[in-house]
Amino acid sequence: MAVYVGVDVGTGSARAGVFDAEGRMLATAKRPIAIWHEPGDIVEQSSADIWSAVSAAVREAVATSGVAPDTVAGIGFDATCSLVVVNADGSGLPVGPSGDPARDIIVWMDHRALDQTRRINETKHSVLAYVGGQVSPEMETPKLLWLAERMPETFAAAAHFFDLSDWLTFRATGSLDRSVCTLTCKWTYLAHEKRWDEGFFRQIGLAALADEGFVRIGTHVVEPGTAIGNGLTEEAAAALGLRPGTAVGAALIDAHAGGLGSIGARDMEGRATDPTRQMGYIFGTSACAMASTPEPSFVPGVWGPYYGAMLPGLWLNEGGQSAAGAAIDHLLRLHTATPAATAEAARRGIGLFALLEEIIAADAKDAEAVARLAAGLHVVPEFLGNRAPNADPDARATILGLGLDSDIASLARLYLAGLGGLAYGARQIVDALDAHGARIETIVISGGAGQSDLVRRLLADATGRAIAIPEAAEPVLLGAAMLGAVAAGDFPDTLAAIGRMSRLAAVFRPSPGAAARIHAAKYAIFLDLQRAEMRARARMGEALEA
Ligand SMILES: Nc1ncnc2c1ncn2[C@@H]1O[C@H](COP(=O)(O)OP(=O)(O)O)[C@@H](O)[C@H]1O
Ligand SMILES: O=C(CO)[C@H](O)[C@H](O)COP(=O)(O)O
Repeated sequence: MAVYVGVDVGTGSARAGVFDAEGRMLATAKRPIAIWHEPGDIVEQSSADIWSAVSAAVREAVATSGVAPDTVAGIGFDATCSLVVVNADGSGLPVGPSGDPARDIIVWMDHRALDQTRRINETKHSVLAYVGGQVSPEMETPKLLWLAERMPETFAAAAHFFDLSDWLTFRATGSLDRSVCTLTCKWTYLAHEKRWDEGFFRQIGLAALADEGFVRIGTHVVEPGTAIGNGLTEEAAAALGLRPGTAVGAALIDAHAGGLGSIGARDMEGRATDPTRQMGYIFGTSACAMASTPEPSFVPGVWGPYYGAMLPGLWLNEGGQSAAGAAIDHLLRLHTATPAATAEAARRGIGLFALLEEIIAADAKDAEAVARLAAGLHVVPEFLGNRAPNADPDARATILGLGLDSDIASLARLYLAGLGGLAYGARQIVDALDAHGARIETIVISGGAGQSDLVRRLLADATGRAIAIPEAAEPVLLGAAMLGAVAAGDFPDTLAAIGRMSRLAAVFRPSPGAAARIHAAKYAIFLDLQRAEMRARARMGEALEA
């Protein structure tokens, strides 16, 4: 029996899963990863730390699965779209003020390059049409410009700049191949023309990269799942506990692996579903909304269109919310009842979210009651800006309707209102996609927070769309494992892997009647609050400049 390993490096942890050719997960394991936050919107990680977390997770998952390590036919990697900077020998270079070479990763959520982002966008270069009209500070191009301007020694000394998932395949195989997914979505590579745009790099201040023929950011660009190098090197195989030469698939960004592991899955009757009628919603630290179209769709403020970045032959638009699970975590930290609720949850041996969901379920027996429970409390949870469709990294969160309540029941209402705010943000993205030619019928949910039934039901009711649940408990890991299966030669491409390895398990339909009416009103208020926050910022900007 052939088995495959999928590795997913999220913001908070590295996970590994072992899957068979039907997509059944035989075992999984997880390790935390270190993260440093500093003033100035600086967020950094360490490639060495991530590799040791990945190695430990793979070894444990394979051991728990009971399969012989040499029956693993292929391994695939996905990761957050963070920037890794390394020397010729593969060791890290410092990327921030700490000067610590162990901190060699600028994390996707790091917003240090806001000024560089603004200047790049002011060029209005035609390349920007393929990233939603403007680059985001979460992409790699502004981060590279920040390094060139603010840490020229690191920029000059670097032998390679990688997206984290490409770094993982480099670490595993020694190959400098880059995935078309990472370069197209985060580095302004034009996949539909198979080229970098030299003029763009010269105009924005990164002529050095063009002068050297883009060798440090990638010249050999391959489709996700392409077998790269000669498979695992001896050293990487020893670290992961696998056979040297095990096939390694070109990688995907984590959200895209979630899309691969869930979009286009067979429905409950075993029929193939249409990937262009589905939007993947990968709800973890951030939330990523992935929509595929046969023709390019230019949606202002929504990243893309990216050719072949997730599914072969299809264009991808990627909307999202920069802080999703992170916004809920932060919202809960602001409430005075959280320490008591956390202690109560620990005493009962359950998680804080489970406790809050129990309180909500006890208070609200149906969709209308759930909608009423948070009717007076409105949250626009944009603590880290609006990624889409406003492409407004400076936006900040708004809460309307707070009273003096400080008990656990009011914490549960705040949690519910925060989840509602994320769902309305998702609705705004789907509406923007549909207004520009997408035909989304179903949202397929995955990611850590996507495993909660409350989240699933609320998302259906608040967006007014059907929410489909993949059968796989870990669709992101499954997507990564599919890359290994394709690299092993067991499927001709990722679409074929989807056809055999993934299925939907259930569909939540939106509740009609009063619940829909309450959510429609709350959505309108969400949009009002978003506009009010923008106006407030503009007004204060004028006052501060006067
Ligand atoms: N039931 C839930 N409701 C809201 N947020 C949740 C829930 N379960 C998990 N989360 C949030 O999801 C995030 C973790 O999701 P995960 O997919 O593991 O993240 P990542 O891949 O970014 O490391 C955390 O921010 C966590 O607080
Ligand atoms: O930008 C992204 C995908 O394009 C992701 O949001 C980013 O990589 C973080 O992912 P996660 O929420 O899983 O930690």
